[in-house]
Amino acid sequence: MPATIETIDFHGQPALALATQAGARAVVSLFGAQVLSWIPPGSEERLYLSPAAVNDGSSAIRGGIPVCFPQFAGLGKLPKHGILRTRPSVVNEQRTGDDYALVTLRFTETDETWAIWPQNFVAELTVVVDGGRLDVELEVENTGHAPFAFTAALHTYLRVREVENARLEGLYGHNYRDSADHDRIKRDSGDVVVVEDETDRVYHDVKRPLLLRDGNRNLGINAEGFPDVVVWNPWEERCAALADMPANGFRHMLCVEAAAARQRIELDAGESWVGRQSLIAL
Ligand SMILES: O=P(O)(O)OC[C@H]1O[C@@H](O)[C@H](O)[C@@H](O)[C@@H]1O
Repeated sequence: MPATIETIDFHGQPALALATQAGARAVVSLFGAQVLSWIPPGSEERLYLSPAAVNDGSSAIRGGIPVCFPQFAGLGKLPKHGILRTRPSVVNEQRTGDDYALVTLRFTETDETWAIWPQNFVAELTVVVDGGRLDVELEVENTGHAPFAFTAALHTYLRVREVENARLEGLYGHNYRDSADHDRIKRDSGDVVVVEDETDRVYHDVKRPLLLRDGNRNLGINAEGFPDVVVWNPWEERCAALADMPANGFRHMLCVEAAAARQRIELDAGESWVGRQSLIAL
């Protein structure tokens, strides 16, 4: 059977279910253009979706890959993580081949987005499931007549068996802003990042691929166009304050986000920008 793309109901919200011949599966919600599930062929779920996530069509969904645009986190006056994660997208393209399934979801300005961020834009999220690989690409076009600037992220919640046992490699020697410690700028001097407490870091200018070791499962993480990597885990106390997370949820997730957070990306009228994150089951 060739790859398929079906429209499904996911907890009351429309979503697309992608499946390939090799056995890869993914679910992408139209709300927020948010990837909610990814299972590589013959493997297990690799994304964390909170069992307490709210799927009411207006609240941000806790887990999967939220799209942060045109503002990452609280780096400005817009709502936290911007305006897309709480808005519906439309399907722009669906394509399948023998070994891959591709969908593109699109947002453009509306009266609502204009009231918050008065810009004409097109933001498209393309998701490709191909073999043991998930590619998620964000393309932003300035369709207005004046320049605009933004920060952005693919806020990927990776599922881990036990976060304290997970090892993230590839960040050695990079500077990072430590939001869990008064935004101090630090330099990573360890071979691996181990999460044993609240962690909220923006690593700058990461050009190398990362490797997440989680027991006998490894995941390669590569980004293009996004210069920064955010590593986030709320840990026990902050997790308890999140109504849409179970008390022990922080133990089974690690956000490794492809981000453009330190410097804003500037687009003149008519210009486009593309950023991509790839997850590769190894
Ligand atoms: O709870 P939210 O709005 O989804 O944000 C989650 C986290 O997202 C991370 O990307 C930020 O670095 C954190 O500071 C933030 O707490």
